[in-house]
Amino acid sequence: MLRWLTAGESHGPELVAILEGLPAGVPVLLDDIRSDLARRKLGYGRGARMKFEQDELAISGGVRHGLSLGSPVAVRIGNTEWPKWTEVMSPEPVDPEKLSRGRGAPLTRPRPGHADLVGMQKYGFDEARPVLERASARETAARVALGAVARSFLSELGIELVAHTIAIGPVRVPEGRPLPAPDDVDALDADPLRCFDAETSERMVAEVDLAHKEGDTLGGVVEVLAYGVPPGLGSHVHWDRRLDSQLAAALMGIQAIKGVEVGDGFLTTTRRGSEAHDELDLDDGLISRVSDRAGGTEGGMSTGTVLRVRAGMKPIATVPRALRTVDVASGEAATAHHQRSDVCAVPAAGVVAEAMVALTLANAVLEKFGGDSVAETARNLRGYLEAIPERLATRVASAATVDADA
Ligand SMILES: Cc1cc2nc3c(=O)[nH]c(=O)nc-3n(C[C@H](O)[C@H](O)[C@H](O)COP(=O)(O)O)c2cc1C
Ligand SMILES: C=C(O[C@@H]1CC(C(=O)O)=C[C@@H](OP(=O)(O)O)[C@H]1O)C(=O)O
Repeated sequence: MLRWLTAGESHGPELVAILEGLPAGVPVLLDDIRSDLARRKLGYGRGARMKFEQDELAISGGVRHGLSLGSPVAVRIGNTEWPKWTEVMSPEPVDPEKLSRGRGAPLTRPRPGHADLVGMQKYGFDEARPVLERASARETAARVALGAVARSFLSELGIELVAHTIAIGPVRVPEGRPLPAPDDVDALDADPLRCFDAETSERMVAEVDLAHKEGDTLGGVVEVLAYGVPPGLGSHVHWDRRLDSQLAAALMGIQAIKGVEVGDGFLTTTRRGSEAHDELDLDDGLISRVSDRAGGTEGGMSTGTVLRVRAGMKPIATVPRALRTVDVASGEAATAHHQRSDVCAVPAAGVVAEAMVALTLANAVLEKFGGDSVAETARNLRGYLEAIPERLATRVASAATVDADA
């Protein structure tokens, strides 16, 4: 079983993350993690902080000479903003007088759409700073770092992931457009919105510009694809063992994600049964599916076709044209606290979603195939696939087959 934890506040000294249960022998290179951290900062519409903050990455355990040891992998990501926040976020007591002005001033105008107000009620704070620091999506940098490690493990087993943007506000990639393959990551990263459809991307840029001009913000939809997933991850036997339920929880656990779809998701609900499922056929002696509407799971188990999940992100809640709120110090009507914010963070959310799917799949792989070394996991996976009788065999939709088709 793979377990992971993150700690750290948005303006604290650093984020820390631990991944426990990773087999030995997985390539873990700082440059690979850095590259994913850099991808998380991309995207047209992200705020000023993304331009000046560097993710200072260090590995504190679990890796030697570029390979995992089987012990917990520990990463640290320094917040380069920290020097400006040493007093406001000091772990040591600070003279309250010093915190009464500027950055340290109490945030008593909770922002609608954020954890601010309910966090104050629940944890007994009289201002929002102690809540928003942890609720902030800064924390997703730590998840992306662990996700990069999980992706490396999956890659050793022939499983490759890619995420792309499906919609920004009302602008959406038309149904039926080609799906990106893992090799398309560079092209996606080069696109302002990480969208695979150039014409739609241009319209998305215009939509972000318009929202920005009008002091507003946007949400959207991202899709994560996983190629090379073997059949049989997850299980139909119990609700929390279903792969689709695990993926949904992992994606819903990302800040601002308010909806998850597996495969064609809600679109499927509008179809007749005869048009909704993936019929089976014979292809070169192997069972194949004639369509891929289900998104690679049936009965809570991966089917071996391309895994396809979507996450819907709400518009950024710190709206520049500030929303109405109540100042909880004075009890008076007010406008919400606002310093700076992203106009749209959907492309970044795609990279986070990819990390969460990678962690979820890596856990499901280990649950099914075990292994204390990646070689052992690979051996177990091969043995399992070879043991599937010929009359039941299906083709696994690997990245290699997609590249060959392209
Ligand atoms: C990558 C990413 C970046 C985000 N950036 C911002 C931001 O700049 N401003 C903001 O108000 N919310 C931002 N959010 C969303 C908030 O963190 C989130 O809405 C808030 O913590 C409340 O959680 P909830 O939306 O899940 O209820 C971002 C989310 C993600 C995934
Ligand atoms: C710092 C990151 O994202 C932050 C997520 C975030 C929020 O409310 O979630 C609000 C903004 O923070 P700040 O108000 O300090 O500018 C984003 O910049 C990051 O992604 O690394």
